Amino acid sequence: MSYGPMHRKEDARFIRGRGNYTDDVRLPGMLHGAILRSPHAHARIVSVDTSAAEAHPKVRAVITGQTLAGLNLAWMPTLSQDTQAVLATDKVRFQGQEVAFVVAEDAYSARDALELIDVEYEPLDAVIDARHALDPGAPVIRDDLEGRTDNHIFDWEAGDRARADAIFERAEVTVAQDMIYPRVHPAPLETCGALADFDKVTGKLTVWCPTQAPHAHRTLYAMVAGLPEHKIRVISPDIGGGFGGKVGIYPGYVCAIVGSIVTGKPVKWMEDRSENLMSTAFARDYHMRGEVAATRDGRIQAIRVKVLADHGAFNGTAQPTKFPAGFFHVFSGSYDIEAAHCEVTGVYTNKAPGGVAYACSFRVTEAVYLVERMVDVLAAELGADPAELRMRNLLKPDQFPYTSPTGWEYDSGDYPKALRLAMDMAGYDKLRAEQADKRARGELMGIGVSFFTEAVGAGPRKHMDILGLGMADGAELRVHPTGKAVLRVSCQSQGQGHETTFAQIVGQELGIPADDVEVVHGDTDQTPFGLGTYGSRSTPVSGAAAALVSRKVRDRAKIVAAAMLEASPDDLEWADGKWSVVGDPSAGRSMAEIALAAHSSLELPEGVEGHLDAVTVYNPPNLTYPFGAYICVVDVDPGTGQVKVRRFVAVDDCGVRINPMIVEGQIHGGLADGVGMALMQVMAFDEDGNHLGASFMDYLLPTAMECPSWELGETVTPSPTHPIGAKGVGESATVGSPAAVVNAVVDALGPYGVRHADMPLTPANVWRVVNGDPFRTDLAIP
Ligand code: PCD
Ligand SMILES: [Cu+]
Repeated sequence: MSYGPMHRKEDARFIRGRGNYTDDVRLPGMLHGAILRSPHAHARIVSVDTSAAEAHPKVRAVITGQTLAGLNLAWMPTLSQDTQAVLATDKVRFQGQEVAFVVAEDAYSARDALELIDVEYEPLDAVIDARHALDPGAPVIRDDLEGRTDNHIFDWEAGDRARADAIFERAEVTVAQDMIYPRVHPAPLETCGALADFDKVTGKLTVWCPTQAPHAHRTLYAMVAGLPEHKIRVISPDIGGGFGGKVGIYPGYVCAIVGSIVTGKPVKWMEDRSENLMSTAFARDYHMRGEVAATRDGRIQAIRVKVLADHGAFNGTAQPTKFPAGFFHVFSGSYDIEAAHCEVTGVYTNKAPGGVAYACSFRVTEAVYLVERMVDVLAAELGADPAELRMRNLLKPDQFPYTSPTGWEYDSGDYPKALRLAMDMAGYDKLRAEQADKRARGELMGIGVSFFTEAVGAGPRKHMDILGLGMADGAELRVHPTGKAVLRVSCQSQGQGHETTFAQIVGQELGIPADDVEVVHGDTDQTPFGLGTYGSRSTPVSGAAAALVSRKVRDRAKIVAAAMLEASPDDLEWADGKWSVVGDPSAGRSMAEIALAAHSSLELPEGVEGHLDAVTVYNPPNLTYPFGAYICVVDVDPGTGQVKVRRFVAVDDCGVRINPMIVEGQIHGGLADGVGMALMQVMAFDEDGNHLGASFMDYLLPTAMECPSWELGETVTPSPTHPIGAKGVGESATVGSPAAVVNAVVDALGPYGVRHADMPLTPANVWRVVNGDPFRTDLAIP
């Protein structure tokens, strides 16, 4: 009843410029903060002289690492159980690192005063290329950690090495390929920032910031700063895009809080674009080597992977605690493979920390890219068609639930159906014929296929947590006497449209219009605890909580309806949005009627409270496993190296779609992101660690110009564990599309003997290949 393509409720304010973002919040007497950042990638701090800045007539406070050290706040814990400097005390470890914080009467004076701070640095050699981080004699970045003599962070493995090795030893065919998933940045339109207001009288701290996880932030502030949790309120107002970059706590947030405590005034800090690109969380930066073993007739038997993970100067990757490489486990892809093994080694380098799940649900993007490139490398080796090779190896519907070689249980799917549909929509055979014609004329056309399975909706408490916090989500539902409802949830959308889809879930369950349901989120004082929005977990976890809390309300309504109908609850059935006596639907009672009766003088049975409100906490039994089949068609100009994405067919299966229009919007956005990563986005550094992508002139984002008109298809395999059968979808397209684009470009370059090319496939890079120069794989260092 309430599912379907409904316009987004939130758009009424967004398209009229009435959104309320962190920077829109203004408090009386508010002061402004600015951060002094390191010009060096690696340097010892000899001295910091703040006297001239303090003398600036509009400056109210200057905070340094030393000030914070006195409060025991110079270092903070990261999401990966490492520590990160809030303001540097001993050394700076990446260009753009936070060194000092100025609080002034206005934002301009704060910026001006930064120039008055005199920092003496003693530059040190920097480690920029992760492949040299473990060289003997490499500068030790984290000498703050006791006993550290190298830049090694962790080794992690998954799968069965012995089984995989045994298959490789006797395999008819093996292929191997090195590849880089370059460092990229979520680059949301709204940058990060915070407004902190510490009330000395009540002892209450209120922090406005665009966080994807308001409750987790509050708990962490309480744990780290020792403030009582009930005296902290985190408000996450409208967010202008998050994409994983707004999950963690940034030094600037802590500085704003300290600034407010020190000055006794509200302090706002908003970063600019360059600060956002240089210092907030990056994503990917995986150097991977994949190997596949197969039979001569194209049966994939085993896959092995080695990864060198560049984590930057502090290990701040965001993912469930037990998984240093996130959910990289899914690197065996969507195929029926006998054995799989991977090893991941994490290292420190002199780059910004992060490692966020930028539209990727915890390293799933890297895993999917790897396996989908490897299948194409194998196809090239065997002379097989990449779509047919995939079809041959995809898991079959009767294999679900399927336990992968790394021990994950894929919940459901009909993979061949999705790939068949994509091939039909694309006109696959015709495209191949067209390509052959064009090749004969010397024109470069490429067709790229990719198939992905994602693991989203973190997660079952027994398997995962973040810093000890279980990943279950609460929901509260109130029904007013007139039958209008208010749903309170812990997640917070950054543009995904929860105010609409979550209202649709409740509307569907209660038989009331979605417009009669208000969704409250993003304010810890107003919502139940839960871990937030990322890893496409809102629908799988909070969405499930919303459905279940609605069912609780419906069950309470049943008892009231029974009293109204003078029947036994056992004789009632729920049909057409009403409770009615079995066999007599005409006398049914709607939720609005029941709600009014619940608050009236109607005599209720013993023990029934006079309202319908309910609360719940949902602990997901498993993740959800959306999947999809993508086909990309490109034309490459051999004269300029320019890649034109001519067509893109995307068949997605995210189970039951609550709002197909929002789902399609999510897919459009993700596809654009994928084209961007494949063709233009990269965070590059020079050998001294200077950041080469600190503005949108250098860090390129895709626009409508680079995107074709997307052709979307769908199949629906409901999740067997989710109460409404929905699976997450927010990140699917970003996960699945880069491989399709790269596969298409490599396919186009087939006549040049190219088997692999690293992202981003910029005109310059493609031109080099066409002109016989070796393709450069070390793009992190131009
Ligand atoms: N089946 C289904 C599913 C889903 N849906 C819808 O859709 C959406 C989404 O969802 P999901 O999948 O659940 O997701 P979420 O959780 O909500 O979200 C998250 C995601 O989301 C995406 N998308 C987006 N959009 C926008 N606009 N913005 C942003 O920022 C963003 N981000 C991105 C990301 S990156 Mo991470 O954070 O990296 O981890 S993660 C992520 C929402 O509204 C929902 O409800 C429906 O309807 N149906
Ligand atoms: Cu939300």
